[in-house]
Amino acid sequence: MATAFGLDRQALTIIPVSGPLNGRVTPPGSKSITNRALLLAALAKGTSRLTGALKSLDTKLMAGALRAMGVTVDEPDDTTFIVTSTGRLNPPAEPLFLGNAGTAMRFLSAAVTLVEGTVVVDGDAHMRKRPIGPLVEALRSLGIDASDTGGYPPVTVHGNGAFGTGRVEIDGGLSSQYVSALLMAAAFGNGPIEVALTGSEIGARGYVDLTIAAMRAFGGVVEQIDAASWRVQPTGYRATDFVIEPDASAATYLWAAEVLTGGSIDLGVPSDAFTQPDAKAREVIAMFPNLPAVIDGSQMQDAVPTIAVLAAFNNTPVRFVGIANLRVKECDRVSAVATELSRIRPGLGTEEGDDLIVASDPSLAGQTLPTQITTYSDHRIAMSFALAGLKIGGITILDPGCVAKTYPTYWEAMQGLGVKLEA
Ligand SMILES: O=C(O)C1=C[C@@H](OP(=O)(O)O)[C@@H](O)[C@H](O)C1
Ligand SMILES: C=C(OP(=O)(O)O)C(=O)O
Repeated sequence: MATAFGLDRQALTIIPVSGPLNGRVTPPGSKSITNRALLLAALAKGTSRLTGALKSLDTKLMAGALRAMGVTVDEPDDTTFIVTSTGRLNPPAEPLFLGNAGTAMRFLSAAVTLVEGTVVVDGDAHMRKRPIGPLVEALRSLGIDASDTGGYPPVTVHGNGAFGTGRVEIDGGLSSQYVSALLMAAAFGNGPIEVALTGSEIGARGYVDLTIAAMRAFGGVVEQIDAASWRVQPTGYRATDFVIEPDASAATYLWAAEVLTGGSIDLGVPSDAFTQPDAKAREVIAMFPNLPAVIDGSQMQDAVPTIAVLAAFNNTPVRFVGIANLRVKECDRVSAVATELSRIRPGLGTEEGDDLIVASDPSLAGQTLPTQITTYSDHRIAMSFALAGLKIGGITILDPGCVAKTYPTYWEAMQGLGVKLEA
């Protein structure tokens, strides 16, 4: 993994910019797509070349877990993984450690049921507070011997190489990743498997669409039966070469930096080329400084911290709704964003139930308000609050290295646009 400016520092102060930010920055590859492609390639017999991939903590953890199960993952350069597999996963010698990588934790909890033997899937202290009970319950309903720890990791699976058959129900209200995890593993059923949603809704449906697109690229056969269920045929996967698009969630910081400073940043990719849910944030961000009074964040969840920090400089206040599951991301993001905004200026961010209300104040721009931003080991809190520092003097980001989860070169990208950072 590339080590980037600031990763080993305890704090970085952002020096406000005096003019528009202009330049070219291509965001790194999509975390969501990279971790899907790594897993699907590992489940396919043969060699798959994944280009445009993200190399970050989350993808390193996924690749490491696959290597621990006997898959060869080569890294010829900074954006390529070459995955060679027998198509089977072997029992790892030790528990799989997945840090706070939600995609890796959830996708692998389902995929390791294909291992003949016992696998423990675990994460760090943050991950051990992120629920996984609904996924484990769904696995058990397929006859798989799986257990969690009071609804949280670690997860222990005693697999026999099969994934069952028939219908599996899943409540994806807390995380769409449970649905994606089941869909990807379902290609190894003893027969077709129907994955059906219970509960009212899943978070961002676009992530399930990403999963289905990736499965199809690796030869999976999946059809949508109706709005709440899919049927997966027991085809397994075929090794393939696969191109990964840039990360739309990473792009949101660049889009926001652009409108906040009146600049023009060339991402090297047209915004309509993104297939990830957070690309929807582009249209919303473009409305700045007249963001809507109510923004439904349910279909662009990882972009909410970005838009919320932008909203502080909006002409009118903004209420974010549909964001209850932001409370079970890397940290409780509803609370973290409200707390850190109000650290900049009391009352700037408040919680109302699961909604987040940002009291706008365009006059914040140009002020000096020395504030140390706590980042809760959450890359998105660090990256979004850095945006406030482009306009307000004295914004210091604590633990700036947490960006390594998905965007290790974030601080360098900012510097490349002319932003000055002080250690
Ligand atoms: O499937 C994915 O790649 C993701 C789904 C979302 O999480 P949830 O499904 O837990 O809401 C998103 O927040 C996460 O960053 C990536
Ligand atoms: C929620 C996130 O990640 P994950 O769930 O994959 O840990 C994120 O990247 O904002």
